[in-house]
Amino acid sequence: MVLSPVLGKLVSKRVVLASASPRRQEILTNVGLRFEVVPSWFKETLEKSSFAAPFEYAVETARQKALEVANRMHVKHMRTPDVVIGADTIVSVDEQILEKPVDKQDAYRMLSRLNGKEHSVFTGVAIIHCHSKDSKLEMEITDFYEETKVKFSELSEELLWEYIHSGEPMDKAGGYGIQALGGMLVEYVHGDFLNVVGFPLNHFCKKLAELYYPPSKHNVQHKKYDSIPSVDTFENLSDGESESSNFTEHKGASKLDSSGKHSSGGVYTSENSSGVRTGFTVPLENQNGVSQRPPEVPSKILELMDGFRASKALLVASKLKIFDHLKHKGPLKAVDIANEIGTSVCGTERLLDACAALGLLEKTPQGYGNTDSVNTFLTSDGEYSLHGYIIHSNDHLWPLFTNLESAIKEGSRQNHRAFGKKAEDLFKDYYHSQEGKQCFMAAMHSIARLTARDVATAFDLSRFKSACDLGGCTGALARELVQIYPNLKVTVFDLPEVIANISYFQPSGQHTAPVTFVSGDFFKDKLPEADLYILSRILHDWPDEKIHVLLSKISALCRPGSALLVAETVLDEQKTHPSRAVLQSLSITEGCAILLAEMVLDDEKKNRSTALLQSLNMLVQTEGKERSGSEYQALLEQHGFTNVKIRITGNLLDVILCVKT
Ligand SMILES: Cc1cn([C@@H]2O[C@H](COP(=O)(O)OP(=O)(O)OP(=O)(O)O)[C@@H](O)[C@H]2O)c(=O)[nH]c1=O
Repeated sequence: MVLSPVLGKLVSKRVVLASASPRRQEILTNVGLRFEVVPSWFKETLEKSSFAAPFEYAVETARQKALEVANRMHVKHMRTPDVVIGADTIVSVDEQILEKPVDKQDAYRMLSRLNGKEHSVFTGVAIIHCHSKDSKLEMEITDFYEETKVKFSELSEELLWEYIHSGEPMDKAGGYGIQALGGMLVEYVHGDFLNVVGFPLNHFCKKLAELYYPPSKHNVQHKKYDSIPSVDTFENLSDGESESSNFTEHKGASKLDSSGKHSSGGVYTSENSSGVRTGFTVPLENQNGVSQRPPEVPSKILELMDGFRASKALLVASKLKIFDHLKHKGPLKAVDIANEIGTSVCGTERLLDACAALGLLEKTPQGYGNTDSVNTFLTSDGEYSLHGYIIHSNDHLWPLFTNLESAIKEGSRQNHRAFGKKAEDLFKDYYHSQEGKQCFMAAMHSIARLTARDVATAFDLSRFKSACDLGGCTGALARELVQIYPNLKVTVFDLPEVIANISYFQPSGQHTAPVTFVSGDFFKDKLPEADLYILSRILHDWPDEKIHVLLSKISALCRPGSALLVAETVLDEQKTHPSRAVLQSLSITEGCAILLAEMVLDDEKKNRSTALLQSLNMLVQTEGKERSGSEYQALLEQHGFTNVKIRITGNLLDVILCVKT
């Protein structure tokens, strides 16, 4: 039997596996199928009692999983997939359906029910062929299920608990994994082993054979293929125009429009492993002819609703230094990563799979590996690493944002709720511990490294001889300035506790003009003299009253012709958009947002996301806010700064230059 031809039919198609199950991905990868993984958001909450038999539940769930992904991908204007595959595995014992256990007690209940008995494992599979016609999605759905009987030995309580504590049961139907430790519990298996693991590969290939090589006239009486037909030449695998075996002519496939409605009636058929067709009727319309289907899944809302999960997965993977390990030792299997970082295998595998689904990692049979973007931005040692900002987001911004509701009600920052202590001064809070200080400095350094070039080149600054970067932290912008303007002497002015910790952030072995660091508090202490003052991401930290104090100090020191350069996210006048194309922040972290925007979000989302979320970010932790161009202009003009020019960089920070007259 030649196996590859049926799968070869999928070679030129965009195939999507609508499943987060690593086992399904592995089974299909192992046979050389190329596909994308887009886990389904369909919640497995169908009413079990409404199904006459357990397999019907599995088939319908598989179908809904695949439909959700097909619709979502179409709605999001991603290229509509050609084929979407969904699957659902359940365990059935005494007519009861067991899915994945919710906790250890649940796993114990499940395994106790299976103990010493035979049970059935059903996997329902749905294969949806999609076509986009006049921007409407048309679908043809084929489904089937496979049953495998499994018998457990008589197992002691002790053994069951030992198995449960291994962590293996938690993400598996029935609470066991036959392919790993769970195999030790099993006395016999009757049927397809891979069906138990999560995907009935043999039946799947037969189904493809039926679809792509429908029976010819002379053997039409044999409805089913008992084996996968062989194809002699490679050319036969292509989907040429002339192909006569188009699956759409196959009567087993039911036709649906984008709402998942069967266009040719509501009778839903399914074929079991012994070829018996079973069926039930899906009510498609009520008596008035009105569709009873709920409205289409609002994918944008769902994406925003769940957006925090993606953020948190990224933050935790960074915090655990998974990307660092993969950069130096990858590709690695989940178990090796778990051993390296001292985490559970089952938890680590889930996190890695989530990261793979989010486009952060590549998953191959050799294991997980970083994408190029991750190597550049998420490993801690990269030149343009965002790692510092991500750790700051995880440890500091996340707890603050969980108190957003109180921040909105009270109109003030939430440090007391998030960290159990009253906020004094923004930076005193960050700097109260050595760890907090370094984390915050690393965060600021990350963003400054990424934005320094844009800020330094937004205007021609070559006429200035000396510059003072107030609150310039690690000197990342200052170093960029001295590189671009070799005649410019730059002084970084920041709090003593910052200056004491800058050595870690200084580049080694680079021969650039030196930057001078001076310590002091820009509200209280004398400022160094300069003909260009710089405030990069400073004004947004403070309310107007404090800004007036600072600007009047700077203004008093400026001679006519001296200038002030302000780098901030400038909002448009209606405060409905950031004034630039790249989004500042989708949820809690602007650093993560760049990556998420690149990797996960579509263009539409990028354009609609607003920097106003950054203003919420300021609300939960500071007394400041993001401002529009005219708001900055008004503040600056009150202190004698005129000729205010605003340059929208198209990157995270915009730049304002004004001159003291
Ligand atoms: C009995 C058994 C099950 N499983 C796994 O159990 C999950 C079932 O859950 P599902 O809902 O069908 O899939 P999922 O993992 O939630 O993914 P999704 O398709 O996204 O819903 C799948 O993973 C299967 O491999 C094993 O790995 N080994 C076994 O012996």
